[in-house]
Amino acid sequence: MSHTYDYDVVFIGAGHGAFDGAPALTAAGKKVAFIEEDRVGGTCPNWGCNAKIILEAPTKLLSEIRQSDGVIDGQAHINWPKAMQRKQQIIDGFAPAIQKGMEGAGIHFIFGHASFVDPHTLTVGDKQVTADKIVIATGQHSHRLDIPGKEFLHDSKDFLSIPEVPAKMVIIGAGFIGLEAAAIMQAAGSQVTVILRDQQALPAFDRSYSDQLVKALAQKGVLFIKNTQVERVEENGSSYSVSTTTGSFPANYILDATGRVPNTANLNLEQAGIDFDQKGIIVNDYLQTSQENVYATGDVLKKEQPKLTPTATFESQYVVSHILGEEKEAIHYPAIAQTVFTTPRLAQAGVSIDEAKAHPDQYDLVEQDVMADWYRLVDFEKAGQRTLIYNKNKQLVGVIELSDKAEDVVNAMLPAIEFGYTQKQLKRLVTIFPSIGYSALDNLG
Ligand SMILES: Cc1cc2nc3c(=O)[nH]c(=O)nc-3n(C[C@H](O)[C@H](O)[C@H](O)COP(=O)(O)OP(=O)(O)OC[C@H]3O[C@@H](n4cnc5c(N)ncnc54)[C@H](O)[C@@H]3O)c2cc1C
Ligand SMILES: NC(=O)c1ccc[n+]([C@@H]2O[C@H](COP(=O)([O-])OP(=O)(O)OC[C@H]3O[C@@H](n4cnc5c(N)ncnc54)[C@H](O)[C@@H]3O)[C@@H](O)[C@H]2O)c1
Repeated sequence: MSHTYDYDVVFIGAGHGAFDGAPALTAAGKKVAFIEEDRVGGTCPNWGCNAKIILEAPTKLLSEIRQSDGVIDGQAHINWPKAMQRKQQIIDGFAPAIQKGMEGAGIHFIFGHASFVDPHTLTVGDKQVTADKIVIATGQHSHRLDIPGKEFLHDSKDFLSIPEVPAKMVIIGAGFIGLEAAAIMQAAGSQVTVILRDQQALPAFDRSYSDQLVKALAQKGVLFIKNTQVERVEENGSSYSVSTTTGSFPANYILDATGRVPNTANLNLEQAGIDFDQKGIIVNDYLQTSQENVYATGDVLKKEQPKLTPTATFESQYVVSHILGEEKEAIHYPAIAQTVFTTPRLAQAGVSIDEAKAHPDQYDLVEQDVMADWYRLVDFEKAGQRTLIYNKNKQLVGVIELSDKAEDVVNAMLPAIEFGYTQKQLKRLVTIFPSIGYSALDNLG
């Protein structure tokens, strides 16, 4: 270590953008600290992926029971307070476990809000911390609509601790968070209305597939109001009225799910000469900011790739390898799989349908009815569709699927996409039968 600094590497933020890579630094003899102003672990374990999937699990189970054509009979329903208590019990363990693991790896924790003095110096409260390299891994926070009555709106963090099932819920925004929340609360017994400012939900996915997901959720009872701007919210005794360009909607709970904003404010980035814009911190191909000793990882980055936990993990590990000199090449992102955890799920990876259709000389599309596979009957699935995208060498380069098991299918197909498996190589995979992995790969042969 250079003796002029307190640390070799300091991470601002203790989420996946930090903790997945950092232990390799201390293992290589570097002195490392995390500065965290809230809960260790950041969004994903505390108020993101993990919290969400624990609350979603009972809704998936309920859906299977309801689809079982009476094989499982009787009235099942979700006991929401118990579901919430269970979620909290599991979540409570994550932050201490991550902190213990990091401290065990020799990483120091400094609690408080970090901001830059210069590219090597941070303030945390009344302390100054210096480092040879700094990694900004500050993530994002919820965008909040600026409308009259905005104080009655809740964000995803509030929602993931919602104490009871509201009789009527209005969700503004039909992205990942809006649709996942809609699916959970509809299954839990709420009458859910989702307000879209335009026509399409989930712009990150192919339009025909996102439309099918909206249709599937609508069939379960979610009301979708399209091409509508929310104008204001008023309190009406113990409930609310959401006024929009297409009328008013009553609600007992309103979720503002209009996107997420990178945490770049209050970091004093201008003073340190670090460039950013409203989409995040600007980096080069090595994830270095305009100050080359300062890197950025995870959701706070301005990037084309989806802002997801595994992307943050990949970047955290890349930056650490670059700092250690083990990785000298520019970051080369793999195919990134993503899913919307509704029932049914919508999942995809690799080349998109739009891209494939734009280059018919390079790609072929194959449509598949998921229900053509008998195995889908086992867990009472009723419908599903998949599109496979092949290059002209008959190698899989992309997939999108809408079904109850779409995330497992896409994960199973991901190695074929990433490593360009040939038909001959695929035939050497002797997988477990019957299983979703078998089915997924069998469909490629
Ligand atoms: C409701 C929800 C559900 C999600 N579900 C999924 C999912 O199912 N799958 C998936 O892959 N992704 C999901 N995501 C996205 C995922 O949570 C993020 O991609 C991931 O957490 C990004 O990690 P990160 O380390 O970049 O940021 P974060 O996890 O947000 O961590 C940033 C940390 O920095 C701290 N911090 C910020 N500023 C400062 C400062 N100045 N000083 C000190 N500390 C600071 C914050 O307190 C925070 O702990 C979800 C997100 C949300 C909101
Ligand atoms: N399953 C997952 O992996 C998962 C789950 C949740 C969140 N995430 C991550 O978190 C990110 C944020 O999720 P999100 O749902 O908040 O964002 P999003 O970008 O997916 O969706 C935001 C939605 O709000 C709408 N919107 C934006 N401004 C609006 C306005 N003024 N009025 C009405 N509607 C408006 C957009 O049209 C869009 O439909 C995701 O992009 C994803 O990276 C991932």
